[in-house]
Formats: sequence, C-alpha cells, structure tokens
Amino acid sequence: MEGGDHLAHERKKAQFDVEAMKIVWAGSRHAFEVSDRISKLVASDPAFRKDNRPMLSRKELFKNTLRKAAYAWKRIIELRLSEEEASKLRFYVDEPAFTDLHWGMFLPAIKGQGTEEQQQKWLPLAYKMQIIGCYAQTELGHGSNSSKWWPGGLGKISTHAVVYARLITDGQDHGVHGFIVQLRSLDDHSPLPGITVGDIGMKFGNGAYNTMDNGVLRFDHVRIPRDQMLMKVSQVSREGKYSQSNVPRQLVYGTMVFVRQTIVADASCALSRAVCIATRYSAVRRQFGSQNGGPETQVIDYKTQQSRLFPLLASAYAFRFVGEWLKWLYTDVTQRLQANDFSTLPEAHACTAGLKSLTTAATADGIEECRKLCGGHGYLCSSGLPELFAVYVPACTYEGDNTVLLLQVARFLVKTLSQLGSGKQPVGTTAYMGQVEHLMQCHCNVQKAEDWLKPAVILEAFEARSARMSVACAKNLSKFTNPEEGFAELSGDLVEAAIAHCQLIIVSKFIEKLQQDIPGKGVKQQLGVLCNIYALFLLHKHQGDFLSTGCITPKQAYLANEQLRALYSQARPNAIALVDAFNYTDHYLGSILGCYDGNVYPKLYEAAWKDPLNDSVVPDGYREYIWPMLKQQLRTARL
Ligand SMILES: CCCCCCCC/C=C\C/C=C/C(=O)SCCNC(=O)CCNC(=O)[C@H](O)C(C)(C)COP(=O)(O)OP(=O)(O)OC[C@H]1O[C@@H](n2cnc3c(N)ncnc32)[C@H](O)[C@@H]1OP(=O)(O)O
Ligand SMILES: Cc1cc2nc3c(=O)[nH]c(=O)nc-3n(C[C@H](O)[C@H](O)[C@H](O)COP(=O)(O)OP(=O)(O)OC[C@H]3O[C@@H](n4cnc5c(N)ncnc54)[C@H](O)[C@@H]3O)c2cc1C
Repeated sequence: MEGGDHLAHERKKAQFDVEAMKIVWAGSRHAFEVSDRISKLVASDPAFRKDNRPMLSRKELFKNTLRKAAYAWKRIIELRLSEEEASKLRFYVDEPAFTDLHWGMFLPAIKGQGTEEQQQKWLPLAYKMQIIGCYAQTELGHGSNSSKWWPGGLGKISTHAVVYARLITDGQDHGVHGFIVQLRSLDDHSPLPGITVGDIGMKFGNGAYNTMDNGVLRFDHVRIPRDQMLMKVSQVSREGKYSQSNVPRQLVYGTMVFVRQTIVADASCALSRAVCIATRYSAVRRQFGSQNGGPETQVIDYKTQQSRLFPLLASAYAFRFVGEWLKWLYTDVTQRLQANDFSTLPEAHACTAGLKSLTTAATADGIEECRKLCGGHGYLCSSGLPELFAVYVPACTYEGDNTVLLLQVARFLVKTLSQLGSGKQPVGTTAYMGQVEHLMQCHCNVQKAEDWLKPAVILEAFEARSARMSVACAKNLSKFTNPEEGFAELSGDLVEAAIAHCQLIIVSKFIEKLQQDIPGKGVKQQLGVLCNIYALFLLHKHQGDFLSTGCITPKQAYLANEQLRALYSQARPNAIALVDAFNYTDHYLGSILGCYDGNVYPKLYEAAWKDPLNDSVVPDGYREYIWPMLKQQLRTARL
C-alpha cells in the first residue's frame, strides 16, 4: 500500500472522542490551541530542520544551534509572541540550548532570590536578552571550591551567571549563597579578567545534548560587587555585616523546586513521544501468526508487546496529570511564600524532588524500552529514539541525582512519622500517615479480579504499602544511637520507602483527575482504563513489597495480574487514538517509525539513500585500504 493513511483502520477502532482527549492532554482548550498553532509554525519552517543533527560535527552542530536560537528569538519578536507562546516555540524547536538555562534557571533564580531592587535592575536586561545567563552550582569535586563544572550555557555563550558560593564575612562562613557574576565582555565576548571559562567536552550520543555548551569556570581574585549578592534571603551591609531575613534559608535552593516541577511535566512529553513512536510502529509492523492465509499479526496484538507498551502509555498520561498537579502545588507554595507562610515548603521540596526522581527514571527506562519495542529499526537514528534517549537520560542526574533526591524524600517521611507522636497531623500528600494505625493492620478485601477496579481498594493498598515501609524504616532507625549512621546503613530501604510514597502520589493524583468533570464521549472511560493499568502494573512490578508487608495475599496479586491482562485488551483498540491525542507533529516526533500516516517502509528505504555514506557508490578509503587488501588475498590464494 503506497501513500494514504496506513493507520486509518486503527483510527476507526477508537471508542472515544480523540479531539476531546487532546484538550485533556493539553490541560485546557487554550493550552491546546497555543500548542497546536506553535508546533505547526515550527514544523512548517525549514530553518528548524533537525533530521541532520546526528551527522554534524560538534562545531557545526553548536553553530547550528546558535543560528536556530537567534532565529527563534527573531520570530518571537516579529510575531510578538507572549511568554507562553515563546516558551512553546523553544519547546517545539526541540534542541537543548543555552536559552533553556537563561529562561529556565537564571531568570527564575533572580526572581526567587533577588530583592525588588535587584529584580528591577537585572530582569529587564535578561528579558530582552541583552545579557544571557546560566546557573552555576555544581563543582568539579564536591565542595572543592575550585572549579564550577557542568552548568549549561556557561561554556561558550553566557555573559552572566548566578554562581553559588560560600559567603565568608569577618572570617565567618555563612554557607552557600547566590551571586550574579558577569563572566564575559558585552562588547567582544572575551572572559573578564581573572575568569577562566570553556566547554567541558563531548557528551553521550551524536547530536543529542551536544548542542549545549556545558562549561567549566574558575575565578582568580574576581571581585563581585556587594549588590550582586542575591539578597532576598540574607544580606551583607555596606559595612560587611551579615543578616538574615525572616525566611527559611532553604529558599536559596528555591530555583531547584521550580525546575524539578517543570522536569516532571517534561517527563510526560519525552515518554509520550517515545510511546507514540513505538505504538504507531507496533501497529504497522506485522510478524508471523497469520491464520488461514490472512494478513500476518500486527505486533501490537502480541500480549507480550502490550504488557511492555501499554504500561508506558499509561505512565505518560499519569505523569501528565501529576505534572499538572505539581504545577498547581508550586503556584500555591509560591503564593504562600509571598504571604510569609512557609509551612508547605518542605512538602513542596519533597514532592518535586521525589517526583522528579521517579518520573525521569521511568521515562529514561521507558524510552529505551520503546526502542526495543521497535526491533532493529528502533536502533536507527531515523527512528528518533536513540537521540531522544541520549538527550533525555541526563535528566536522571541533573537537578539532583535521583537517588540523592529520594533520600531527601525519605528524610521528610521519617520526620513526618516522628512528629505524629507530638500530635502534629500530617496534611497534603502525607495525610494518609494520619491513619497509620489503621494502615498497619488493614486487610485488602479483593476477592475477584474486578475488585481491583475500585479506586478505594487500589488507594488503600498503595497507602498501606507506603506507610508500612516507612514505619519499618523508622523502627529500624530507632535502633541506632547515632541517627546519621542509621540513615546511612538503612539508605537502601529508605529509598524504597520513598519510591512507594511517590508512586502513591502519582496513583492518587490520577484517581483524583478522574473525579473531575471530563467532557467528551468515552474520554473518562479510557482514562479510567489507563489509570487502572498504571496502578496494577506498579502493583504487579512491586508485588514483593505488597506481599512482604502483608498488604495483599498471593491470590490477590494473581487476581491483579489477571485484571491487568483484561485491561490491556480494553486499551488495544484505542491505542493509536490515545497516542494521536498527544497531537505531535511529524517534525516534533522526528521519527520515521512514528510518522502519522504509518507509511514507514518506503520512508526508511528513501532515508537510507540520504546518508552521506551513500553519496558515492564506492566509499572514500576503498582505494587506500580495501583494494590493496583484496589484491593481497588474491595473490595469497594464487600461491
Ligand atoms: C521552563 C523551562 C525549564 C527549563 C529547565 C531546563 C533544564 C535544563 C537541564 C539541566 C539544568 C541542570 C541544572 C542543575 O543540575 S543545577 C544543580 C542542581 N544540583 C542539585 O540538585 C544537587 C542536589 N542536592 C541538593 O539538592 C542538596 O539538598 C543541596 C546541595 C541543595 C543542599 O545540600 P545540604 O547542604 O547537604 O543540605 P540538605 O540536603 O541536608 O538539606 C538541608 C535542609 O534543606 C532542605 N532542602 C534541601 N533542598 C531544598 C530545596 N530545594 N527546597 C527546600 N528545602 C530544601 C532539606 O530537606 C533539609 O531540610 P531539613 O531536613 O528539614 O533540615
Ligand atoms: C547534562 C547535565 C546538565 C547539567 N547542568 C547543570 C547546570 O546547568 N548547573 C549546575 O550547577 N549543574 C548542572 N549539572 C550538574 C548536576 O546537577 C550534577 O551532575 C548532579 O547534581 C549530580 O551531582 P554529581 O555529578 O556531583 O554526582 P555525584 O554526587 O558525584 O553522584 C555520583 C554517585 O554517588 C551517589 N551519591 C552521591 N551522594 C550520595 C549520598 N549522599 N548518598 C548516597 N549516594 C550518593 C549518586 O547516587 C551517584 O550514584 C548538569 C549535569 C548534567 C549531566
């Protein structure tokens, strides 16, 4: 079959209103319209071509990124795009660049930690891109106080940085503070006196994150004007006297709470993109299994393919909704902070840290699974999956290594439990800990597979598992005379307790989403199927936890798996429509395997001939290396 829509028969099977699902996925009709318009604008502009990235040398690649960033900025000005539209445009350009750090961390750091006066001075310059900034926290060796190492945008482009460094006044160390530092001349871009700055070198994958100039920075007797210390949290007077505002010191790390929240939303984008590619290709690809001379089986009909693919499809939706909720939580905590209410900051920190950890780990693994789900073709760059994986996988490390972040969540959980004794009632995502006595001894009353479809049953099982794992950790910790020693010794168990808690958050937010009014024929029902797949898949994967804590019986674990298989069958006819609801353009997907019309094989064949190796029939190097070898063999054969 040439041309046409090769997936049309799949699209006809959908049992829900895809257009309505697109609105749910985008978050609102307005968000959908902005995304739709801007993604098409980018897709239709040849200046944003990206299929040649894996073939470019680092220098060509980097220059190309600078060209795109400058062109994107020009279009933003010409079209008078709003902040929301401009950020969507950068998103659909789909190329990591210094601008990510400028808009995503430099500006938020000044907004969050600068005084009114400092904001008035620096923000207009940054908004007009008259200065370009980055966020310099990480060092080459821990607390080495020697070289900053890794900041994106630092290596070659940033004129300024927010640098995190120890503040020492009168010989007293006040800990880490943020400072705005000019790095390069605004006239000729040369580093200012005392500053050594450069790129740290090639990173994993061709193309991928190598469009970013992650950098190294050293200072030698560099003077930072006093008024360039970010002074919302603490101040140094003209006389050198240090003082602190009446706000928690942790606000110094507020930018990370903001960025981790955006990383969770971004996880749903990266995972949904990989899932869209793997789902469409799984419907196109046929292998064996034909009966009575009929067409061969689409690989998406194999139960093994479904049990690997559909939990990822469900996870993409789950991360979307938890990301939406986390955005709300962040907005809420920000409003409270402005009113000097700091009570929800620890929870916001724990939620952003934990969910960043969970969603990025699952997304990185999920992209790789999608590559395998596409068989050999998934390994071709033209599948879009190798580059997506290489770009995405550092999310497990940046903004805090995922294990380190889970340990922060564990500390928060142990603290929450320890405060129960003093009568402090937990709220928000830890409210369930208030029923710890019930959760320690409750019994799951699932008797048949369909009982696992009841939200209350699922929630109680996840709450009981999480509470029991945290309580077990707390009990074990109490056996140590030195709490820090205990925390280090039990860190493996603590990480698992933190994972259980974060999975509970994601499941409960998906269930809450389903309690909202969701318009569109069959939309809520499909989301219900995905929610149950997500929860029961986790339960199946972590059944060791659920069984060992006595939350469920082996029979109930068996029934959960039986129900899961039934849910896969319900998802199957809707699979293509569920990925169409992401509304991704072929440009954004960047994948022959995932193209909307499913016309995969002719496109793969055509693309192969565009590879530079196929520019000539006889390759460079043949005369030099192969021909002499062949001649040598001939001579040996004659002997
Ligand atoms: C819209 C566009 C978005 C664009 C996004 C662009 C993405 C671009 C890609 C990459 C950019 C990458 C950037 C970076 O990686 S920046 C560097 C990030 N580094 C880390 O995340 C390091 C991880 N470590 C930590 O977070 C540590 O907590 C610490 C270094 C901040 C501090 O360590 P330490 O001094 O040891 O203190 P503790 O960890 O013990 O914490 C003390 C206390 O403070 C609480 N706390 C910690 N962090 C926060 C926080 N962010 N907010 C609020 N509270 C925090 C912690 O819970 C402890 O509390 P206590 O137990 O009650 O005392
Ligand atoms: C692509 C990319 C972009 C980045 N961009 C920026 C940026 O713009 N600005 C910036 O400042 N930084 C940036 N970073 C740095 C990033 O924030 C750090 O790499 C990250 O915080 C992890 O720190 P680390 O590299 O020192 O890892 P380490 O802390 O050295 O981790 C190594 C191993 O030790 C384990 N470990 C470490 N501490 C503990 C502990 N306490 N308990 C148990 N295990 C532990 C970790 O789990 C990990 O397995 C970027 C990094 C990358 C990869």
